[in-house]
Amino acid sequence: MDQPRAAARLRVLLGQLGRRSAGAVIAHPTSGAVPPAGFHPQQFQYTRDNSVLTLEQRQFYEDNGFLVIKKLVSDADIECFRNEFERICRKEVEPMRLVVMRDVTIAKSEYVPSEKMITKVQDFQEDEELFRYCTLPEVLKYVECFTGPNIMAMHTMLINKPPDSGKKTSCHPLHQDLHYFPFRPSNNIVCAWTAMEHIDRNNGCLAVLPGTHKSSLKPHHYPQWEEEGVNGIFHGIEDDDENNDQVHLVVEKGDTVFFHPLLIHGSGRNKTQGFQKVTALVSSKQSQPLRDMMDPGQEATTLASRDDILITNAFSPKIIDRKGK
Ligand SMILES: CCCCCCCC(=O)SCCNC(=O)CCNC(=O)[C@H](O)C(C)(C)COP(=O)(O)OP(=O)(O)OC[C@H]1O[C@@H](n2cnc3c(N)ncnc32)[C@H](O)[C@@H]1OP(=O)(O)O
Ligand SMILES: O=C(O)CCC(=O)C(=O)O
Repeated sequence: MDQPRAAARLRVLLGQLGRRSAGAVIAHPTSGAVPPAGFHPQQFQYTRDNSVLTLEQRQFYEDNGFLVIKKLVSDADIECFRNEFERICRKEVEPMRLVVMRDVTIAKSEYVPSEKMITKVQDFQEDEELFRYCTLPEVLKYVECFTGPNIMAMHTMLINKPPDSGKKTSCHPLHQDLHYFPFRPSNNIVCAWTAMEHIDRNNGCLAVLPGTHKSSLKPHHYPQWEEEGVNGIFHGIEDDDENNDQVHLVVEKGDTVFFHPLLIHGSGRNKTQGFQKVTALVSSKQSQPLRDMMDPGQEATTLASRDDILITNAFSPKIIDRKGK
């Protein structure tokens, strides 16, 4: 159909639909010469077509499996999340479904209500304040670059990495997050990891192996320092040779790392006396019913069936409603 005829037809249709200003409609070709703003003509596998990422950013994620966006989350929001975490530690609030993890070195000691007793809280979907992180438009805008629209929060965590006990217990061995996830497809999943303070090798920054998101899911097991003490289900990949290519991500407060669930990554020991904090969201494109997202071989798998210790958390996905945010 030529353009004037198409425009006329569209005017009629809009008129029939009761729209007032159909007269201003101009027909644009739907294929051919004029690409939309932000359209990148290459074949991309790990990122979606939208106008948020630059071509360089897209290419970087495609090649490396991660992308750092500087200063994405405001200091004010981070302060709110920090305060809420401290309230949880003091047991002033006890959100439903929250999984509280203590470092293995203090797991059996008496609980004293302070941030020193809690290494991580997981599945904070029912905590209104912490879950606000998962609804921040500035975060979701980037999440959608990897998942596409209609997002679900599959897993959430606030990490409070304690000073190392001297036994590497604060380390998180190199692993692929997909090892823990009973849902697929992997290219619809992304983790957003936001530094709540300056993080470098001194307090145990993220270490990544660029490009490993293109590999398959590897066997995981407890790392060799297990005898000295490792946290329950902190599994690592078996192939230690790959450690040589580690890149350490030094980040500032608010910087956010987006990474693919097959990217091999981990974090080092915290050699400071402070408790290093991070908040993170694993999200996936929505698919209903949820079982459609399950890998056939993994259908019944949750973290609980993966280990000898009793892990109480299962995945309780929550749809992220972007309206009005
Ligand atoms: C957003 C990014 C997503 C990325 C996901 C993939 C990366 C990961 O998160 S990997 C790690 C994932 N796993 C976890 O985080 C869970 C680890 N820990 C926990 O969930 C809890 O601490 C859990 C379930 C073990 C204990 O909870 P709970 O049952 O309430 O505690 P509690 O009753 O005090 O302890 C039960 C037993 O576990 C032991 N235990 C507690 N904490 C630990 C620990 N950190 N390590 C080993 N054992 C532990 C206790 O000593 C106790 O043992 P026993 O029965 O012999 O006395
Ligand atoms: O921030 C960290 O300590 C590492 C977190 C991590 O690797 C994970 O949760 O998958």
